[in-house]
Amino acid sequence: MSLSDYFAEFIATNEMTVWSDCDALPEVSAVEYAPGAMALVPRAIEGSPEATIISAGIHGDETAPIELFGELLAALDAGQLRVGAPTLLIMGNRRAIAAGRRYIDTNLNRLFRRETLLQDDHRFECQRALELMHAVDRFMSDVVKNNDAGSVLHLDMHTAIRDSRYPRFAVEPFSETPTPDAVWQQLASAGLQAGLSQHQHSWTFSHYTRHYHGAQGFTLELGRVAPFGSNDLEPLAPMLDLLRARIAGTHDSIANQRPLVRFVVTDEIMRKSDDFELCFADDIANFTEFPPGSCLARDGNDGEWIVREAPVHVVFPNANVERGARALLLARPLASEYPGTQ
Ligand SMILES: O=C(O)CCC(=O)N[C@@H](CCC(=O)O)C(=O)O
Ligand SMILES: [Zn+2]
Repeated sequence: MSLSDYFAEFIATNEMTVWSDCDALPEVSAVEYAPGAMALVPRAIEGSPEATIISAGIHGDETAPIELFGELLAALDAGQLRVGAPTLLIMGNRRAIAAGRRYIDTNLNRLFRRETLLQDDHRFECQRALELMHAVDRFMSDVVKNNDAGSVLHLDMHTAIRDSRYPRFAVEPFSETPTPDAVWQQLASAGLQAGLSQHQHSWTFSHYTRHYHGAQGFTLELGRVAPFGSNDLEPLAPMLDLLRARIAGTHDSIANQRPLVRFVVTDEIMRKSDDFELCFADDIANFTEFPPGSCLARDGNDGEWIVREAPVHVVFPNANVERGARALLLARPLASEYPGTQ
């Protein structure tokens, strides 16, 4: 069975496949850790190549990452891309992808918290989060033998609901340990234009790999949500190059030529009540700046949110989130960007 057929079958059925071997990849041991979570490990590893976790489709309507993922599978199946480093390929929310929706029962990308996620919560995404956490745990325990956990890169690929002043940007989950410059440089070389650092735990998938495993987890926003077949993959060519290089274990050779602008989250506004609205037009771009005195949101519980002393940039505004969920992030430019990126 080819990898492309495997993931197509997973989306269609959600079955655990009896996966003996992949004809197209004789030099690779392919192990299915969960439905739609396939680890590829070269049978003969030279040195300690850095491992990578590549995930797409955590939100089912974010199709460009799923198309990029498909390009990787096709290249692997055709023998045009060789696996030179341990790689975990994950397709996220099968039912939401099939339905063309962000999620079925609840937002999968808020559930990756060991301490609170319950085995007997039968909402679709809760069960899927458990499977994905288990798959990552197994991959980390298998590959960490040969890798320093801090060198494992997790790229969780998404697209944003709205336009952005920086169409491609990375969200760095909160962590006590700063991301090494070399990792930011890899992201910059992949065409990422901005980096947004979270100020607190957010329990997303990329936060899971960072918080519980010490990996370099990132959520990547790769343009804007569009239906399958309507994505312009051209601006994502450098991203595809990075993914290919990580799988091949050759990413060191990527030269950084592009700038990456850094922001830090300073606050988040939650939707506390049903009576919640944003004070600005629905179609503003991510990273739009609001001066002091601007109204950002009105909530039946919390009242009005007004910008205080310094301007803020708003990211991911969405008045239609579930009650108790994040409705927007407020960010400020980071004073010191890493050297050589501006
Ligand atoms: O455009 C939007 O409003 C949402 C796009 C998206 O799915 N973003 C991720 C970001 C995760 C993070 O904060 O690391 C999400 O909301 O899950
Ligand atoms: Zn998303």
